[in-house]
Amino acid sequence: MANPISLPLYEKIPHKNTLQRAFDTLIFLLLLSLLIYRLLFLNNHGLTWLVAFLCESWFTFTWVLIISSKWNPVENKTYPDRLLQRVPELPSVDMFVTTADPVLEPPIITVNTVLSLLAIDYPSHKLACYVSDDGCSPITYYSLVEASKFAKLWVPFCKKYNIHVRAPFRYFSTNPQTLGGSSSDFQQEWKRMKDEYERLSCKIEDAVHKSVPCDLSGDFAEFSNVERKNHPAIIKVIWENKTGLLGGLPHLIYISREKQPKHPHHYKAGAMNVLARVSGLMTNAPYMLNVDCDMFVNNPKAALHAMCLLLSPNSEKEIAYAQFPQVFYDGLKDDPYANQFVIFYEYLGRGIAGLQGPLYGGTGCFHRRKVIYSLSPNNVDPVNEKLIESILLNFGSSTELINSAAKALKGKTNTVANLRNSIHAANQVSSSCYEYGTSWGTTVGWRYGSTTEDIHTGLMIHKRGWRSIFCTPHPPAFLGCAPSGGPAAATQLKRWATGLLEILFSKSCPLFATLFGKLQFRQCLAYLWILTWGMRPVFELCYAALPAYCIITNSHFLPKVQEPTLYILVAIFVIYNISTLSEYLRAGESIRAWWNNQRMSRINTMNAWLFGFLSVILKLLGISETVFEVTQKDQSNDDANDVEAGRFTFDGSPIFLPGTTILLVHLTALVVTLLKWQPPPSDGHGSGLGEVFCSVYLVIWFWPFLKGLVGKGRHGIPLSTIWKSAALALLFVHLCRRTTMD
Ligand SMILES: O=c1ccn([C@@H]2O[C@H](COP(=O)(O)OP(=O)(O)O[C@H]3O[C@H](CO)[C@@H](O)[C@H](O)[C@H]3O)[C@@H](O)[C@H]2O)c(=O)[nH]1
Ligand SMILES: [Mn+2]
Repeated sequence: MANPISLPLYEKIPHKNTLQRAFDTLIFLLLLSLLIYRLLFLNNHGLTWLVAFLCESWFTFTWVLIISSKWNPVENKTYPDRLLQRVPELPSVDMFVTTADPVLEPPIITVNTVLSLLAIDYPSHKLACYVSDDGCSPITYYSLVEASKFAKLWVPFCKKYNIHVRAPFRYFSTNPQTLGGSSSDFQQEWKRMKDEYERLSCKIEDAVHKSVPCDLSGDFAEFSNVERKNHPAIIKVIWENKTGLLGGLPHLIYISREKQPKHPHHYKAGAMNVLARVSGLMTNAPYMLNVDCDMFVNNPKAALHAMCLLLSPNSEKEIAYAQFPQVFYDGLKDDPYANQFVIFYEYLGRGIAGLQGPLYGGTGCFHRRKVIYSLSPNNVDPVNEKLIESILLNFGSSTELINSAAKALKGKTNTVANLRNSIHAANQVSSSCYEYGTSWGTTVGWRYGSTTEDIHTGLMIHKRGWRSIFCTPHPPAFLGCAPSGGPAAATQLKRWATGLLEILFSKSCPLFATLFGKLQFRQCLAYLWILTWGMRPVFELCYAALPAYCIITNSHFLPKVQEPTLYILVAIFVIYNISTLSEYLRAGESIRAWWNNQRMSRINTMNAWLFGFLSVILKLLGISETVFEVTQKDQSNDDANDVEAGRFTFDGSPIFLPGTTILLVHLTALVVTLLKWQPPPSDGHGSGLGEVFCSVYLVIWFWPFLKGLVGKGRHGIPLSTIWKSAALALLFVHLCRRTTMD
């Protein structure tokens, strides 16, 4: 080795988890014995028994997927200090930010993310920041122009005083003036920065309220007469680091790709591909970092941590991307909406990281450009010229792009003398029909066809035999905002379930990727676990209907109290709860957080995921297309100080219909037992304690809905939803009665 320093840039540390494995295996064996029992006595029982068997088979299948995914957790410990000694020259990184709607995604949020990126600890002449604005908003552009002026003060300030959090809104809201130093110089500069940031926020705020930042002339002329979904490409170099020196600010480029109603734009995936092409023309960095507009850099060494993983020996031929977990700021206490995913990343995330590598999460990810350009690991070294030529044939008509891509694929770098010289070519590759007849979105770049383009794109990368790597530094590298409130969270989950099923039911299905590609078998299981989220409501709804059905018709789907097999079910219930609870406690989460997540899993599955399932069915039937509905983002969670924070909120969306119906059905069933309105059992064996217990438990899970039935305003379920649910519940009861009369 040329360099005498031979300490590794990162270490892979397996996590021991014997107890967890024992719990998980035990649950699996119990589930298996339950299935065998069901199967043995299938003939003695009716339809309920069969339905229970089918549902439990599905749950067991899911459990196998979970165990396999969690079995080998690893942690990668990175050493950025060694990187600076080992690597003589760090590679360039193009940083991508996507925003789509200036109302749902207020420009001040995007501005903070951009500022935090511009200020990261990395040689600034190696960085370029590209902002894609699908909202085509002059306010966003204006905000970025103003932000770049502020950045000239902010970035040197952060570097000089080694500020930890470089998104100003966070820095000034959480760090008192004393942090960073007590010298009078620091105090003075701190005050100045705070004033300047307030000035910037006010300007942006004013622009938002005026809705037009200034007369749309001069620099803004291109925004006059634009419609969001119908406009030419607008690409502007806001700041160019002409000196190419270390001290300057990174380049900052604004891109609003062309949109035309008759051409599909493929939502975020389409935006990412335009970013890849335009940056290819301008800076062509071998690495690309992509973040959502709300995901600011929380650890200024993020890029260095990622480079430890990506620049290690052999990484070049093995590792496609380095993914950071999604962590959220200002999360509500005890995670009432179960959308902070702490436990998910802690166990499943680390587990999958021990297989072929983490799934691509759409944000907080460092990609290799050549992998995005569709190269496979076995073609990296030696470079296969023929293959590269064939890839480039389908890159579209821009010769400038093809030339730059050839360099990227061969691992060469190029420097453009003047970014503005490539504006013409950049406009060409951002046009709404550039991709026709090319491989963009099918074999090159971010994949089309799913509203979860991230999982889809990552899956296709794993399919080519690449691995990926999980990066979990402290403090977390990026922080974003999780949707707050019932409706926003439900819409997001619905979109995810939709997108995941779109992948499952397409030719990108992981089963094919394992059979015909290089997706590892257990990685395939991990993908199946996530892609089948949207299937779960079918089984959970049926299973949830069983106890109510049994009570109303006085039949059973559970063994009687005196039968020993009942203990299998009791054991599954008890051990599952102890085991999941212990996961939460070991990860430093509260019992309440555990309960909220248990509860929300049921609520989300039976509401949002069900709608995801339905929208995919409609798409498969050719009735409607799926859309990407952007999540509302707030800078500070006003609710965080609110006593009502975390209390479930509703709106008139039909998404709350299934949950309300299930609740009403169970309330009816409970009334039926209490008042002894059950018909006589048909085979001398009616419903028993087991069914009633399930029913009560379900009502407890749906407590937020029970409160919603009587709640007012946004805490109440709208009357129209209640009426519709009541009608559906009555229909269910009627159908139950019909089956007993036959
Ligand atoms: O037409 C669109 C729609 C969305 N976006 C951007 O996509 C990002 C994610 O959108 P958001 O509404 O925040 O969705 P989330 O569900 O919060 O995002 C998660 O899930 C998405 C896939 O469903 C991933 O793309 C994201 O990276 C991941 O954070 C945001 O930056 C948007 O501006 C676009 O650029 N163009
Ligand atoms: Mn988001």
